Amino acid sequence: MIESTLCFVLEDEQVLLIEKRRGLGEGWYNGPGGKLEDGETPRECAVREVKEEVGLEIPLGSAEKAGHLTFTLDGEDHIETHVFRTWKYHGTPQTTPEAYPEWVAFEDVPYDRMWDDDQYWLPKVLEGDTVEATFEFKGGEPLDEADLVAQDLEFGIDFEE
Ligand SMILES: CNc1ncnc2c1ncn2[C@@H]1O[C@H](COP(=O)(O)OP(=O)(O)OP(=O)(O)O)[C@@H](O)[C@H]1O
Repeated sequence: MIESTLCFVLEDEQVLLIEKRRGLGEGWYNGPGGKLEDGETPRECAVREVKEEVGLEIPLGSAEKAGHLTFTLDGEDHIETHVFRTWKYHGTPQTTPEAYPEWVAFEDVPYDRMWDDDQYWLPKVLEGDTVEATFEFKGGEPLDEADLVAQDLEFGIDFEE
């Protein structure tokens, strides 16, 4: 299964989203994130991806685990995503070849321009809750053209770290 991360930087009821410029989910909004590299922990990956995609430095210890999502495609485990959030960063968001960054008020998050599953868990993560969830997609690769057909979510998870 592919292991990946998402990292939401929060400030004053706003979240830093990216409009993804290439790869999986191109054209959609999401948090910065991507696939784990060899030998990397999920937290290290989240911090690296924020730096690569929007140019912000996140102190490693400040990224708190807020979610664990499993995405299946046609009945097979496909991607697992570790979700982090942080209120600490250094720098100013930069456009990169991967992403256009944008600060968005919590109430203006554009769920109609995001992955279908985001509307079910991201509002709770923005509120400070934690989530463990599985989302079932059907329709073959690529995943961003498949349909979300079922979901199972549990909130208030204690991620022991
Ligand atoms: C199915 N429902 C989903 N809902 C919300 N987020 C999802 C997602 N499925 C994947 N994601 C995230 O999307 C990013 C893919 O990006 P990423 O790994 O960078 O893909 P990309 O093909 O661009 O690869 P490289 O940049 O070459 O690694 C990565 O953060 C991953 O967690």
